[in-house]
Amino acid sequence: MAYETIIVETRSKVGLVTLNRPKALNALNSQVLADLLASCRAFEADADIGAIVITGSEKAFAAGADIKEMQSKSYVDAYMEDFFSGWEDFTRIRKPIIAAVSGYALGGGCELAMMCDFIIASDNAKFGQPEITLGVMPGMGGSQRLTRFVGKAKAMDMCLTGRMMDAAEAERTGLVSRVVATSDLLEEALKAAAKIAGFSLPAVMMAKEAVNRAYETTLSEGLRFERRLFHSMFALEDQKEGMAAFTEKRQANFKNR
Ligand SMILES: CC(C)(O)CC(=O)SCCNC(=O)CCNC(=O)[C@H](O)C(C)(C)COP(=O)(O)OP(=O)(O)OC[C@H]1O[C@@H](n2cnc3c(N)ncnc32)[C@H](O)[C@@H]1OP(=O)(O)O
Repeated sequence: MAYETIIVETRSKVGLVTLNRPKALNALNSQVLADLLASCRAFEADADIGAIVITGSEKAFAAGADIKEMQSKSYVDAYMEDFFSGWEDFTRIRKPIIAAVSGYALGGGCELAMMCDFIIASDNAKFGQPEITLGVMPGMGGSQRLTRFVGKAKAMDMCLTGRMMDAAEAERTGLVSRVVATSDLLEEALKAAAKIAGFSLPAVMMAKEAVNRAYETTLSEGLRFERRLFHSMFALEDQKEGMAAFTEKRQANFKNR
């Protein structure tokens, strides 16, 4: 399939999506959303793919939603099309997704990174929710997800002042899982994705579902949900294989069954 705004590749069991609107610093317009969804859905349907990496350029992961596309919208336009609700579909991708972030991840760019399962950042990464400087506020989940990642004080600071957070602060506050040298970013993200893709896909997908449930429910319900999923894993051939491989001191050969 031909995509207008992204480059799609496969690297041994990993699907790689590179945002590719360099002149607009990868600003996220409706075509980017359509391309991103189509590519991730294709990876979801591809039994050979076990994880997905989304990245941008060295200068910008994405500098936000496309301001030029949205600036002339009216309230009725925004309300009737339920503007930005399409991004919720991206969060329904069940295979794991790593955001490999270099440069600016601002507004919708920061929000897209937070919709991924975890973020690996390069040491030049800058995160921010600068919508307030445009006379608006986050609209793709920033006020909710950023608050869950970094807590109320930092989220308020970022949403109300529009200031950017550098990679070190993002790692300290839990927004990103690791920071690597800019030159190593893609290699590190692909390595992490390949590691995940080497495990049992149903086990990986259930682990993703369980961690995500922690954001949506009480501790007791979450613990029950985790236990039930864990019980169901004893129906997997991969559980038998994984545990046999451990006791036989050999590498497991998972079949995703
Ligand atoms: C989803 C919501 C609701 O939460 C909202 C949003 O995401 S709103 C958007 C939030 N993002 C921003 O406000 C960041 C806007 N961009 C910038 O502040 C700067 O571009 C920068 C600090 C990231 C980089 O500055 P600089 O290096 O000086 O590059 P520029 O010359 O400004 O940009 C190059 C080129 O890209 C275009 N651009 C940048 N960001 C966007 C954007 N978000 N939407 C559309 N276009 C964008 C910029 O206009 C330049 O293009 P030309 O005008 O020269 O054609």
